[in-house]
Amino acid sequence: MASEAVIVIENLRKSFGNLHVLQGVDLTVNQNENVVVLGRSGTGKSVLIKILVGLLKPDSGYVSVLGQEVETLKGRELDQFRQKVGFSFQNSALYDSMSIRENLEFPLVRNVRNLSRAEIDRAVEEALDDVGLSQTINQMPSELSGGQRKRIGIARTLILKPEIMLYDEPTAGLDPITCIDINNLINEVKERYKATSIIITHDLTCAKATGDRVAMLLDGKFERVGTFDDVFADSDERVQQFYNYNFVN
Ligand SMILES: Nc1ncnc2c1ncn2[C@@H]1O[C@H](COP(=O)(O)OP(=O)(O)OP(=O)(O)O)[C@@H](O)[C@H]1O
Repeated sequence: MASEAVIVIENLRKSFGNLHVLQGVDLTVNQNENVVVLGRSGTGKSVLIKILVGLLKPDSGYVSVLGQEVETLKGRELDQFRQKVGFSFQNSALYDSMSIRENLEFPLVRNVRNLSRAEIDRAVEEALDDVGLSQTINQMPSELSGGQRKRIGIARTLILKPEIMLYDEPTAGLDPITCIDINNLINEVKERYKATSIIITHDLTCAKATGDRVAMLLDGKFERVGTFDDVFADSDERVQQFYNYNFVN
């Protein structure tokens, strides 16, 4: 049976003045697939993610997510759509003045009406359990390590049970062992939630561990899309430079 396409991007273009960031991006992501987006700084990875969730409008092209053309969504429709698409920010984006419990409750209370106290408690406990950090429930973000904060950031996204997860540099700034933990968590989310994920990273170990396919953004387009090994078997200088830079430096 052919896999269902959950994200379809065709000939997507986006410029800021004379800066032509996305210059004809094509990509299809299938149900329950992890696709890693690679590219040097400033190549437009975050711009692409923002277009996918309707935070930026494309200049032209077609973007459909979960069967909906994102650009056409407004108001309540856009709110409902965004609940199905979890966005895990690079800096974890936790509220420092709130406990871990309060941080996790926040998206639930804001997005899902009429939940009982018991339902909220259960959802928070489940999300914390999913990321293996139940014991931190009454702690403050400042008391946690960088890796734990990343996990809590992911738990806070998972609490709404999204169909799509977007990870923005999930392993940035973490030591290699903690990176492996986060990679494993991303793969567990795929298995447990049957989620479809896009993972933006500069970390090739993360790309190899989590990506069913990797897509490399070069000069405004996904010129190389395939398995990690296929993409890096390419002798193109830009591809090899990216690989060598990651492992030599
Ligand atoms: N709202 C905006 N207005 C003007 N320029 C923007 C805007 N958003 C992004 N850009 C520019 O678009 C380019 C791509 O930015 P983007 O944040 O997508 O890069 P990136 O690939 O995610 O980089 P990094 O890996 O460093 O996070 C950059 O040159 C950036 O300055």
